[in-house]
Amino acid sequence: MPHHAPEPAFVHGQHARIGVLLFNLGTPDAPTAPALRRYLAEFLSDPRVVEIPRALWLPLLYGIILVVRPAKSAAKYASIWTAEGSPLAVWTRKQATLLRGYLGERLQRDGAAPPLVRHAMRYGKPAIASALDELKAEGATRILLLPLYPQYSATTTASAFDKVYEWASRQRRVPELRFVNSYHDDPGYIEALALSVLQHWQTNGRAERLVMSFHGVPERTLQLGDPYHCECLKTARLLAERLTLPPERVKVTFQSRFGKARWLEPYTEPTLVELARSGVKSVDLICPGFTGDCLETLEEIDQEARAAFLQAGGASFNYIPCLNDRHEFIAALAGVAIRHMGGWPLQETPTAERESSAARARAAGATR
Ligand SMILES: C=CC1=C(C)c2cc3[nH]c(cc4nc(cc5[nH]c(cc1n2)c(C)c5CCC(=O)O)C(CCC(=O)O)=C4C)c(C)c3C=C
Ligand SMILES: [Fe+2]
Ligand SMILES: [Fe+2]
Repeated sequence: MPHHAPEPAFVHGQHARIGVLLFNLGTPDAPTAPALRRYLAEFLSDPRVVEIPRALWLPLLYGIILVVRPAKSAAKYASIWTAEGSPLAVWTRKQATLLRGYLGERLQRDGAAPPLVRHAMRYGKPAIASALDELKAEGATRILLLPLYPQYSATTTASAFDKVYEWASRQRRVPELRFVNSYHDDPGYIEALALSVLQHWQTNGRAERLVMSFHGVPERTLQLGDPYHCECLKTARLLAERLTLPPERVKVTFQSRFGKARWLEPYTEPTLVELARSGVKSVDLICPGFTGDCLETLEEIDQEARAAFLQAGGASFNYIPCLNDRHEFIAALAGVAIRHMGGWPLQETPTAERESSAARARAAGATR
């Protein structure tokens, strides 16, 4: 029996490296009904996302939702699809590439090796497990899990962490793992949002209201202790303060309601309709909880919600894009990552090399 385990990582002579896994929700491979069916089946059968007893939910999911919804959703995706694929996939890839550059530069300034940066999706590809396999194979002995969700929710952040624990439970030699839960009040993130609004105002002028729309979750999750609602409100408050906007100029809303249960309120589209009916002619709308533009911003907000506001008597609807590849946002992500790496040796000599150089030193009669 070989006395060395066959796991590929921690190769002698290879430097121990820090890995960063940037993760997001995931998106279908194509704007087609079969691709949507695969994506929605994985997404909506996650017990973190739909907290209804399996015996009740799965028949509904497979009997109705996965029969009706894929074609409808595919048509919506088709309206936002790009030559490079789904916008969410395009932005996530780009964010990972940029973060690799920013972190490499920051760590190299300290004489450290650049970290290995990869991205993964909770649903679909690249899967979290395969990205972790790759990081480990490349020599990552410490891995930081960094969400593209600034606000923590069990439905998103914790669900992705579940996948990480599952992967770890199959490893003999588990890398040191650290998890970023949220950065909803990070000054760099808030500043990045503020600059995107200020820049928008500079070119387009200010609307009568700034609507901040966050993705919704069932209201029940708030009662169960999910901090998501509080974190959204804090992000909104900090952003309004940074913009010196009085409370009456700001509206915080929740979008993307799914199913019949009560979700966090107020709902985005009905609020826009109410604003228009009450005489508000212009709104700026930002989605601070989405770090990359996707179906929920480009279609649900910039198409559907826009139409609803204009239909109800609004005259001007200005959607402010997500942070996407903005410099200030990637710099903020790098800052969050580096803070969470605190205490991790940035450059480590592999054990084998350390021991043999000690042996050489002993052989040469060196006294320390
Ligand atoms: C069914 C319950 C859902 C919960 C709870 C939920 C929470 C949640 N989602 C995001 C971010 C995104 N969601 C996106 C799409 C999307 N979300 C749901 C359902 C729930 N989300 C569905 C069924 C879909 C798919 C589209 C559709 O068929 O309507 C996306 C966009 C993905 C894309 O490909 O562009 C994002 C991003 C958050 C942040 C969140 C809780 C905090
Ligand atoms: Fe969602
Ligand atoms: Fe939606």
